[in-house]
Amino acid sequence: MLQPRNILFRLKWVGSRSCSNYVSRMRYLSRMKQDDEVCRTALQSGNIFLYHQLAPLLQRTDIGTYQFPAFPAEDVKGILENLGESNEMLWETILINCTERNKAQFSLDVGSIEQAAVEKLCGGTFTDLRKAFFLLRGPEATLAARGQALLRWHQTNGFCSSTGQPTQRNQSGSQRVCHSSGITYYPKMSPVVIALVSDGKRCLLGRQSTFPRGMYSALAGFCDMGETMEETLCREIAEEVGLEVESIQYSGSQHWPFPQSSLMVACHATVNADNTRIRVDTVELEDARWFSLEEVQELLKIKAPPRNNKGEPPVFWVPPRYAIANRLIQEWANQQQLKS
Ligand SMILES: NC(=O)C1=CN([C@@H]2O[C@H](COP(=O)(O)OP(=O)(O)OC[C@H]3O[C@@H](n4cnc5c(N)ncnc54)[C@H](O)[C@@H]3O)[C@@H](O)[C@H]2O)C=CC1
Ligand SMILES: [Mg+2]
Repeated sequence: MLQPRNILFRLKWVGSRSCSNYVSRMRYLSRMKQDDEVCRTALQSGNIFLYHQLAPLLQRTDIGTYQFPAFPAEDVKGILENLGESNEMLWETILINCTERNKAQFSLDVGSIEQAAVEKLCGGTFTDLRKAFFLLRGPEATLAARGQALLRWHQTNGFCSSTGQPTQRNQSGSQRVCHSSGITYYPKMSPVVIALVSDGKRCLLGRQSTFPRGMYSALAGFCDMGETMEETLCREIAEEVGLEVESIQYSGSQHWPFPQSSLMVACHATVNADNTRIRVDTVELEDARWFSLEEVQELLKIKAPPRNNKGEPPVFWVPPRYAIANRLIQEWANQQQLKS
């Protein structure tokens, strides 16, 4: 296989942060992960995000927007007491982050309690995460996804795959241990590479048959064991559309909670302009095609899934802003515009 000739990594975003506070915050988080007692103390004055069977609780604000409310641990205690539940449930919280002011943030799934009763007490609605992603602002959506991913991991890793014995979590939820085999399990993510392929003038978008009607996206694929990110990218493009990648440019990454946790590594990839004939692997993709800058600009104007009436040809659209695919497509359009 042809190796990419030009692999350019650019770290574009490292976040805006006050350095000293950032360091102390990360060290505090690390202590909470390592020391159960530190975590228990932090929980007493921490904030808790609520989920019901992995759906985060959202509140509608006075101006019609949505927020992902954090409840002080004391309030959650009150809610549990009010509903006749034991306070012990508080210890099931999972540490997800801490605020700029070093307040620990946790997620808790109250799926064993009647949903409507919690919603009434909390003044919110448990909302499917995919829908929540449309309703929340960026940082809140990221937090909701992170909390859900950790809760899901704990719900599905209760047993050791070697001995079949139950595993025990630490207080923060950063790991589970099988005391019978001594194996420690850590929350798992699958690395995925997502690439927007260009021939210099057009970009290539594809769709899987399971995508919502009319949606086209950048091509993505899971890393095979032992592969580098670049190898995955070249292999996936070859497999899915029969093209050979010549150069790769790193763009950014994103934790993606659907259907299980993935770390999406996003790149721009270029193929030779003289060899652009697409040969779609129809097992993986339903369709793939080249789009011009003008077409892409039209796709980017569509902000929400369009009404695609049955019988009528579908309106094409691309993943929404929260998906890293959208960012790749936006970046490509901006670069092309600068060129023209
Ligand atoms: N955030 C974003 O902008 C986007 C995210 N994605 C995500 O990227 C991921 C990968 O894209 P696909 O084209 O579906 O991958 P893919 O091209 O590797 O095909 C999926 C198939 O790979 C196999 N596979 C190998 N390792 C796997 C693993 N660790 N987990 C699950 N399946 C594995 C399975 O047979 C599965 O059906 C999907 O989860 C999708 O949700 C895809 C497009 C946009
Ligand atoms: Mg794929």
